[in-house]
Amino acid sequence: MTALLRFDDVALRRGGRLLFEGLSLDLHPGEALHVMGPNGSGKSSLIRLAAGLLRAERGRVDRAALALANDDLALDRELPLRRALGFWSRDIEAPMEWLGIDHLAHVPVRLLSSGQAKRATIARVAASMAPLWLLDEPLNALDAKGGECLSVLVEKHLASGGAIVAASHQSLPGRWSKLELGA
Ligand SMILES: Nc1ncnc2c1ncn2[C@@H]1O[C@H](COP(=O)(O)OP(=O)(O)OP(=O)(O)O)[C@@H](O)[C@H]1O
Repeated sequence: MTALLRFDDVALRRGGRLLFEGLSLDLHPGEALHVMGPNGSGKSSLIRLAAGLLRAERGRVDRAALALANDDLALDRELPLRRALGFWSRDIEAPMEWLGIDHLAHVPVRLLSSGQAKRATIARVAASMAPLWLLDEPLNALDAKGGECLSVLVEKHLASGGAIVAASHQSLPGRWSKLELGA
């Protein structure tokens, strides 16, 4: 089976610091990986590397088509939510419902609360149809209901043959294999 994400003997240096080296992993359809570790250990950097936004110092990274959810909202702040999400996909009605933000369709993105914006980011990822999801601190700013919505989407994505890497210092609902980065 082809991996949706593969790290082969990867080393990453940032700000002059070697964050990790010799890291190899394969993530196949249906698999979810939780990247853990203390502040500054390199969780977000690993996500950015997986997304192709950072270059490995050594080794090789191969990835399938992906959708990234991190601090960059990647939505036009001046547009109403439905139109902003519509930039990414024509199929945004169901993802907005799944995340409980359909009632915000006409609200300009810049007026969303941080939890609503987080839900919008996850809706963007869910609408992308990308097989590989990269989620940086997906639970940040989400309330309990938002966390439940996310966990339903995660299960759905894995069941349909997708794969997920999530960086989080919080425990994530569901079955995840774990990768612990050092301090
Ligand atoms: N743009 C940058 N330039 C140089 N170094 C950076 C940059 N961004 C992050 N770093 C460094 O890389 C290291 C890892 O940062 P990263 O944000 O990946 O950690 P993290 O595990 O996600 O932390 P946190 O739990 O605090 O979010 C830190 O030492 C940080 O100072």
